[in-house]
Order: sequence, then C-alpha cells, then structure tokens
Amino acid sequence: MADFDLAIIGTGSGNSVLTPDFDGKRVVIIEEGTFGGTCLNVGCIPTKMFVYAAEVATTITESARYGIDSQLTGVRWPDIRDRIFDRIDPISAGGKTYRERSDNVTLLTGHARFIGPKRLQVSTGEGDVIVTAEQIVIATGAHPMIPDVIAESGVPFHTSDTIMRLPDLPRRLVIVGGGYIGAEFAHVFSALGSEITLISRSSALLRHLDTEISEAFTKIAGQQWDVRLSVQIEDVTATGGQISLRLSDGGVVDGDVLLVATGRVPNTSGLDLAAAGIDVLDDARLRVDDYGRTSVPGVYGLGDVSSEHQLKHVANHESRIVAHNLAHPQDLRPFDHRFVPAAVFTHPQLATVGLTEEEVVELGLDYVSATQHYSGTAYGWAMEDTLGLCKLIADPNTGLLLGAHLMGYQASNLIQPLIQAMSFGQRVTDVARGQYWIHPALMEVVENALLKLGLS
Ligand SMILES: Cc1cc2nc3c(=O)[nH]c(=O)nc-3n(C[C@H](O)[C@H](O)[C@H](O)COP(=O)(O)OP(=O)(O)OC[C@H]3O[C@@H](n4cnc5c(N)ncnc54)[C@H](O)[C@@H]3O)c2cc1C
Ligand SMILES: NC(=O)c1ccc[n+]([C@@H]2O[C@H](COP(=O)([O-])OP(=O)(O)OC[C@H]3O[C@@H](n4cnc5c(N)ncnc54)[C@H](O)[C@@H]3O)[C@@H](O)[C@H]2O)c1
Repeated sequence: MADFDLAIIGTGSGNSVLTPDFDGKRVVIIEEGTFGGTCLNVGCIPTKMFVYAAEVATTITESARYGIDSQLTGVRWPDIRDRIFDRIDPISAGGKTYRERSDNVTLLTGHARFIGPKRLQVSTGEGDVIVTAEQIVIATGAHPMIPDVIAESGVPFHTSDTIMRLPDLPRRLVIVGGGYIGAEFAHVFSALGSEITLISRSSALLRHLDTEISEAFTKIAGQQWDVRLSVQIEDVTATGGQISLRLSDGGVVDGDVLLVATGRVPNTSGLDLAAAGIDVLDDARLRVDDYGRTSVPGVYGLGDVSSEHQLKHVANHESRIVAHNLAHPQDLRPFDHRFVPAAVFTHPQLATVGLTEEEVVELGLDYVSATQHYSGTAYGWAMEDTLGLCKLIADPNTGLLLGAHLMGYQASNLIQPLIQAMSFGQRVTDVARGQYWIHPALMEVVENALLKLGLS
C-alpha cells in the first residue's frame, strides 16, 4: 500500500486542491519554497498592492487637469513595501501552520522529484524522504527565464521574485522585457518616482494583445518611459554601482537596478519526470489532457507548470477541476479554456478576452468590429479621458462576440460583462438592450461599443 492517498507538489494552486472530498484521505503536500506559491508571495497580490499605491500617486500628479493643484511631496518606499508584506507574509505563515496542524495532511518542506511512476524523493533539511502515493498532483508553477547574456555577465539583477523587497526606491530602473511583468513594474516604479528604461526585443509592447491596443499602448508607454524597441542586449556590465547595457542598435542604457522580465519557464526540469514516464512538451510544459491527466494514470498537472495560460484565475479553475477529477475518476470534468480573460495592471490598464482582430482575419471568419472611446461617454468627460477605448469584434451571422479588448481606467472590471456574454453565449443585441445600463456610469463605454457593432 502507498504511504499516502494523495501527494501534491507545490502549495500555490496545489494547496486549493484539498476540498472536503479529501478530509478522510492521507495527504502529503510538498513545498520547496514559500508556502502559498507565486500569486500570494511574489505575484498577483503584492504587485497589485503596489499598483494601487502607484494609482494613488498618479491621481495626485495628474490632478491639475481637474483644477486641483497638488504635489507629490514624498514617497516612503519602505512604508509602501512594508504595508504590503506585513499583510502578506502572515497569510503565508498562517496557511502553512493550518496545514501543519491538519490531522490528515503532512507537510514536507523540500524539493520533490520522481524516482518512479508513483514514487517521489523529497530532499528536506533533515535528509531525503521517500513518498509513495496513489494519486499525485504536479502544481510546481514556473520560474523567471534569464537570457544568457544577463545570466553569464555576473551583473546583479532582480526578477519579480526580489524586486518588490528592495531596500530603497531605485533612482533609475532598467527593465528588460516588454510583457506583463515589464509593463506592470514600469508603471509602479515610474509612478513612485523612478526613471524607467524599458528594453524589448519586439517592435511593440504586449505583442500578444490586439494590434490596435498593443500599438496604442506602446505609443503611450513611449511618452511615460524611455522605451527601446526591436533591440537585443549585446553586453551587460557593472561599474561602481551603475549597470550598463549595450544594445544591438548601438545604444547604451544605464541604470542603478536591473529587472529581468523575459517570461517564465514551467518548473518541470527539476522533477525527473522521465523517471516516472511522464511526458513533457517541447516548450517545457507538463503534458496534460483536457481533464488535467498526465501520461501516467493517477498523476495530474495544473497551473503554470502545464497550462498554456500563466494566470492565477486559470490555475484556480484547473485546481477546482483536478480536485473534482481526483475524487470522481468515473465522472471526469474537462477544463474550460474557451474564454480566458487577462488584464495587465499597467498605466493605462489593459484587458482582453477572446480573439484579436488579427486572429479573426487569420481564421478567415466573417466579422464586424467597433471601437468606443471613453471620451465619447459622460463618465469619460468627467475623467477628461483621452486614452481609454473598448474594441469589440463580433460574428454578424450568430450575433455573438468573438473578442473584447480594452485599454483604460478600470479596464479589468469593465470587461467582465463581455466575458460573461461570451461564456454564456449571450448575443450582442440581447446584452446591449436586454438589460438596463446605469447612467452615467463608465460601463456605458461597453454598452455603446456593443451598440456600435450595429447588429440586430
Ligand atoms: C509578478 C507576477 C505578477 C502576476 N500577476 C498576476 C495577475 O495579476 N493575475 C493573474 O491572473 N496572474 C498573475 N500572475 C501569474 C500567477 O501568479 C500564476 O499564474 C499563478 O500563481 C500560478 O500558480 P501555480 O499554482 O501554478 O504555481 P505557483 O503558485 O508558482 O506554485 C508552485 C509552487 O511549487 C513549488 N515547487 C516547484 N517545484 C517544486 C518541487 N520540485 N518540489 C517542491 N515544491 C516545488 C514552488 O516553490 C511554488 O511554491 C503573476 C505572476 C507574476 C510572477
Ligand atoms: N496581470 C497579470 O495577469 C500578470 C502579471 C504578471 C505576470 N503574469 C503572467 O506571468 C507571465 C510572465 O510574465 P513576463 O512579463 O515575464 O512574460 P511575457 O511573456 O508577458 O513577456 C516577456 C517579454 O520578454 C521579451 N523577451 C523574451 N525573451 C527575451 C530576451 N532573451 N531578451 C529580451 N527580451 C526578451 C518578450 O519579447 C516579451 O516582451 C505572463 O505571461 C503572464 O502570464 C500575469
């Protein structure tokens, strides 16, 4: 008999697998890092707490346009940082204590790797522990990818894992990477007073977004930060506390602190998955089917280690599905990845769901599209908004939305009724005219964009 009914590797979304279905089961959870994983400790939650502080600072610096003169007279970085981590660190510690005290759960601290299909070796501080389990969940997440030119330079650098705990606000921050993390930290640090240089090898920032949005955002970013596009890093050096990056276009960028945000690699390589016969995809993701099953029966995967979406709401969804499937192997449920939304909490905010216009064209679909600017609504006038927009793409034959793409204040909230419409198959006209829209709320941007599609 195996030592445990269930072994879970990783305490991020893996920790949420333990629904009441497992109350009577013998469970082991293995964690090599901080209890609670990325989102809680070094990801979504602390970053968005910093973003909120950045929004407050931006409100102050931009107040003059409303006839209110104000000045940002000081930013107490240590207080901002400590407000955040004094709140988060105890949540991680509390979650760990709760698991340690559970009657049916054993928590092992250390690195897990497979030594057989249902057999793990865990390297703990007190030596190796062998664990066998009937079912195993791999929820090991992902880690920052560091380009060789930086890794091999010997120059000190930060990733999102460490940058939020800096002792002081840097005067000049150089960010490598024009994706989610680069765009969010550029906003945070610049709003708080750092000079930002953002380096991207692409010709636009946040390239995965609809081109209209990506191009508009790239233009705005260039007005806020020193943005270097379409460049490779040739060389990185550090002298006397100053970091210099030589770029492929001949430019040189200097800064006090370097942040690397060039994507995250699934944590599969340290698991010795071959020893268990578990398949890995070419992009290093764990291969799972629609039910979260790996190539070995009884072994499941979820979240960043296996998902094509490195997003917490996706990891949470997958964790709920895997929890069900572990407990009900005769009644398997599939993941639902039809309409996965995402938001980038930069300035201005970005939010997206469904197909981009480029994807619709590539698929050869019939479509109509409409763009409503915030400035064309009453609330937009109140805000003196010049940047915000909501772009919708719909199928004129079915009347259904194909994609929604927003940029501007509260885009991450405004998009929700559109996600709902897509998820429940609601037609554009029904959503636009089958309900009241509160006047003059900012949500009228969405109502007007739906109407502008001109569908009946
Ligand atoms: C800076 C940042 C901001 C983000 N912001 C957002 C956001 O606003 N919204 C959003 O939706 N998503 C956001 N994300 C993404 C989100 O954090 C991840 O998608 C999510 O946390 C993944 O959860 P997970 O459970 O798959 O992995 P994780 O939470 O990373 O958990 C994996 C755990 O496994 C442990 N582990 C790994 N290998 C082993 C091993 N061999 N043995 C033992 N333990 C192991 C790790 O220590 C870790 O604790 C952000 C990510 C980052 C980095
Ligand atoms: N708000 C959110 O939901 C949120 C926030 C942060 C992170 N995340 C998740 O975390 C993931 C990782 O974020 P990220 O910003 O690190 O990755 P990303 O994939 O969003 O962006 C990576 C960027 O680095 C660039 N890049 C890659 N390799 C490079 C190299 N060798 N040299 C120079 N540039 C290079 C890419 O062109 C891209 O601009 C995201 O994809 C997202 O899924 C989500």
